[in-house]
Amino acid sequence: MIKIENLNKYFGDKHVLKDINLEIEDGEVIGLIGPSGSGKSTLIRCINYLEEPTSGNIYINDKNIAKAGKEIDRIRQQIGMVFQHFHLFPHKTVLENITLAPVLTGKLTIKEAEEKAIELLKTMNLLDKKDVYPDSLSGGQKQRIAIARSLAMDPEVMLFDEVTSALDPEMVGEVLNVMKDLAKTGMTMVVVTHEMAFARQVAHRVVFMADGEIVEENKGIDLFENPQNPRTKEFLSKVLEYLLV
Ligand SMILES: Nc1ncnc2c1ncn2[C@@H]1O[C@H](COP(=O)(O)OP(=O)(O)OP(=O)(O)O)[C@@H](O)[C@H]1O
Repeated sequence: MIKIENLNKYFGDKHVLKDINLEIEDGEVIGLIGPSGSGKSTLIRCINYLEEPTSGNIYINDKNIAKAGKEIDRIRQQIGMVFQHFHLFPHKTVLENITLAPVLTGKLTIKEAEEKAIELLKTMNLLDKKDVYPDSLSGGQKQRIAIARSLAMDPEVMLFDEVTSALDPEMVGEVLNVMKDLAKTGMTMVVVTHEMAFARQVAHRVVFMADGEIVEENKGIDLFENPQNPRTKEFLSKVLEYLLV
């Protein structure tokens, strides 16, 4: 379980996250939506301590990540993260990209890591790419490899930061399908997304942020069909207008 308590984040004198409180149950899929600059990425980057909160607490399975001291690396290993721009290692093959972290951290032997990577590549339908370098892959394939690479660490939580935003439209579906399948396995997921259909259909709960605050949260279908806050209504009406153009 993830518990975020009175989280504030400043960049200089800019107050980017304002007293955020959020609890995420095991196996829950959260869709995090909101206008550009509302603080979505900063919030998920705080969850794995890529950004240090200015104040507040974040508990991962009752461990306060801010006070974890030497344990921080171990806690962070439980949290996988996938970014908009893949961040694959260009000079490593697909297989090496996936096996690197579990081997370097001593979690798996090389043999175990390769077996795991091959299993993951099979589920992603990318086994035939295991010996190629990332440059020869499409964006959708790169992003699926990036997801496989995170999963190789057996995370308890997966954070997705606009992972389809840099993809050509025809590749979005293949990545979202991998995420849908992952959600079905019971993985706890926090998904920052502009894909409203994904948030609505796959997320158990959708959280709408604006201006550094959580404005409203609800089951996807309820939030999209019956938003309560004027800011949510305005955002959704703009998104809908854009989709209908
Ligand atoms: N490292 C940083 N230094 C200074 N300001 C930052 C930094 N990272 C983010 N910000 C600012 O914090 C605010 C929130 O940014 P964030 O990326 O979290 O928003 P977002 O909702 O994820 O936006 P988008 O949908 O465009 O990615 C923005 O005003 C942004 O400019």
